[in-house]
Amino acid sequence: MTTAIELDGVGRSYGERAALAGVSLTLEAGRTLVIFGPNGAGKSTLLRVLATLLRPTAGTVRVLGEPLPDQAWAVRGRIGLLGHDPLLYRQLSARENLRYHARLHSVPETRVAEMLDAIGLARRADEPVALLSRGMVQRVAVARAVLHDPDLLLLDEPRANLDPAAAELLEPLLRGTSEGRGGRARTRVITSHDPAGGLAEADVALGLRGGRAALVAAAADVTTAQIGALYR
Ligand SMILES: Nc1ncnc2c1ncn2[C@@H]1O[C@H](COP(=O)(O)OP(=O)(O)OP(=O)(O)O)[C@@H](O)[C@H]1O
Repeated sequence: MTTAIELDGVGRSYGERAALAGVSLTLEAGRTLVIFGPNGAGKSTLLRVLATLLRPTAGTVRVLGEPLPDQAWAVRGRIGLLGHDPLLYRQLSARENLRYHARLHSVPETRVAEMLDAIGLARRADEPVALLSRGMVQRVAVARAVLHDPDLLLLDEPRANLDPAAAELLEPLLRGTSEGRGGRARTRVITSHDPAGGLAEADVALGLRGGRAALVAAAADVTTAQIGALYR
């Protein structure tokens, strides 16, 4: 089995403030890692490091077999990021945003219409994103993150702003099982504030507190009470 993510003593500081410190873990390809932790614990910072958007200030990071930041260019196209910021052009429509992204990644344009159907937004696809509701924007952001069928999908609270029907509709996109990808395993990293739901969909759990790894364990061995303790 190949290793998708290897972190060894990873830290990231903003001036004096250590947003991440001494985080080490290994995640095999095709597995899902869930990251828990209170506001400011460093979850988004870690996702941004994995996405090659932020350089670590300590430790070593390997993503999809490549060391970061040196080989960031080699893996960027194989990573999908759904962050707090939807990473969409607000003056462009959902269709235009997805077309632009498709071109960047050399994805056939037919995939854009498929994705608009998959997120239930075909009818509103030609309005500027600025006119869509938060949940609709989140749907487009999910479509953008998975459009190029990334090997590593990074999801920062992916179900934020989604109503239950939308969450169900988007579930196959967020899961991206290997069956749907010709057997190629997709590795996922998900941040969550929902202990039961997060543990249920993950193989490995990371609990961050003050930027440090307070918990790294197989998700099956972790209790919701242990996750709850991170927040006290
Ligand atoms: N650009 C920045 N400059 C300075 N400090 C930052 C910056 N980005 C994040 N931080 C700080 O780093 C720490 C970790 O922030 P981060 O956004 O990673 O937390 P988080 O766990 O994702 O929080 P939340 O649950 O609120 O999204 C916080 O103290 C935050 O204020």
